[in-house]
Amino acid sequence: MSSHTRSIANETHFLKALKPDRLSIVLVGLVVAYYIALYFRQKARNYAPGPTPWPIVGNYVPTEKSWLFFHDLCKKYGPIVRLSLAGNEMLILDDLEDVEELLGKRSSNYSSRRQLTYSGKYRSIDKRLVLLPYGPLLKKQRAAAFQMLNARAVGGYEGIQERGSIKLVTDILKQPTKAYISIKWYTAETLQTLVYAKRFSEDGNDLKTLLHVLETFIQDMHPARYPVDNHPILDKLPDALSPWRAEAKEKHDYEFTFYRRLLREVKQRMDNGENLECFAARLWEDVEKNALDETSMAYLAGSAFEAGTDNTAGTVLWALVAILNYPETMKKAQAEIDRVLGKDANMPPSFKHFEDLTYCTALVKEVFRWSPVAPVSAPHQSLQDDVYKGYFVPAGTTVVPNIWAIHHNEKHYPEPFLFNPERFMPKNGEKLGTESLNEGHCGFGFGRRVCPGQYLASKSVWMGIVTLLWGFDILPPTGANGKPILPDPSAVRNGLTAEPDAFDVVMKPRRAIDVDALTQAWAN
Ligand code: HEM
Repeated sequence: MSSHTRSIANETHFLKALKPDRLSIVLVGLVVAYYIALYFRQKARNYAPGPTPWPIVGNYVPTEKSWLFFHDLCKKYGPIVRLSLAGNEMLILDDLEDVEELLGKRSSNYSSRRQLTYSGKYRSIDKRLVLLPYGPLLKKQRAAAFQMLNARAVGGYEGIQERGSIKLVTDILKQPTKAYISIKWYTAETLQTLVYAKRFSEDGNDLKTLLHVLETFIQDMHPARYPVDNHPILDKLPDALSPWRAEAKEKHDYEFTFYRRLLREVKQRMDNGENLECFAARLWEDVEKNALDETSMAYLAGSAFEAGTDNTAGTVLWALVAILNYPETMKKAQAEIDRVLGKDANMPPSFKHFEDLTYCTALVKEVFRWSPVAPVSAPHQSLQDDVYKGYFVPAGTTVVPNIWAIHHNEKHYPEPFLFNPERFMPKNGEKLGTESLNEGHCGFGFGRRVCPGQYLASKSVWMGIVTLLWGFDILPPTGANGKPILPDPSAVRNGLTAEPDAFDVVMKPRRAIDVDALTQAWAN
């Protein structure tokens, strides 16, 4: 017998000798040894404090209102908390100073994203800007987005935003019970005009498709939603045992078909001789300079469309929730609007009134602070090992800046749960420019991943809210007991972003509005 045959015989003998119970003991022993080794390795490194992870699965993280869960942990362990999701390191930051240091000053290390198998690899085939890791494709996509969305370029879109807000008023006048969909229409159509140079058709089919994409995407990108995102080994299982894979691919087919159609329509119109001023046209013109393939272009244009619609509409909806709970702020803003435009103004405010509507601007900024629509931003990921305040932060750590907690920190915002626009009123009566909308809060994220659409977004939010205040008294419905039914500011839709839960609102016209004249203005 050769030595090789002998060793196989020995192994077989050894395995036979292991009865199932002995095998279990060996396996358990290995797991215990692994965790003891892990424990000592981690002891040797000084990790940030946090709850002890469970074997294999690690710490629990809820998919609902995770910002409140994270903040509670920080109250217990301190402003920097370490969690482990099945071996994936997570650092929760509760304080602005730490976020500014890591995601701002050290942004060369903290600007990547965790690679999600479900929503990144299969659903977005690694092309969706918000999920891209730090690298060449991200830089190309951000550079192309910057061309369209930088503060100067955005100055040229004011007419589109103003026309959109006129339509918002007329839509609500025609269908006062459908304010929710009118607001979504307003933000999405502004984006669609900028990105694809087209408005929605009457049936709103493209809006419905977009909202359907968004509804599932904001849930899918939560890092705790799919087990495969924390146990990548599950991706090795065959399709028969991984029904989630087919589901993710189906979502990809649905959204990609939609985004590619919109992109190709623009190309078709350009080929037909139309001179189009929009982001997609710019992408086609600069196709060589940008070096982006058609799939990347479709996802990039689609990203601007989707990211802009949901967060912008969500913020306008939060303004309604705030106003319903704090009606005195509505009265003050309306008094300012009437003073600046005149009581009988028959057209809504435009950006030329911006500097004089200081209280309205303070109110909009307070909405961004009071209820950030992206309460945990989009988590960043580190590329290399780092040490911060003596804590070891290994490469690949997911860093979660808790924007909600920062915005509710008494140190920076006294009585933080109060909706109080006065906190943003300039002390010496100075006039504010539109860029001030993005200052004094961190609703648009941080460092090299800061929201590229922030200048456009804040102006759309301002325009939407100020127009609604000009046209309507925003009132709560009355319950059977004669008391007003107020929306609960803590009730949110499930997902990584936070839109208010459905609520009822009465939009009562506060002036005689000539719908025909407004419709005419919108159509031009
Ligand atoms: C009120 C509206 C909006 C809010 C509150 C908001 C907020 C945010 C936040 C917090 C992030 C993550 C930043 C980070 O990782 O540090 C983000 C990313 C992003 N936003 Fe916005 N956003 C808004 C509107 C828009 C608009 C209008 C557009 C496009 C036209 C847009 C495009 C994007 C894109 C493409 C990303 C991903 C950037 C990246 O991963 O590098 N957003 N936004």
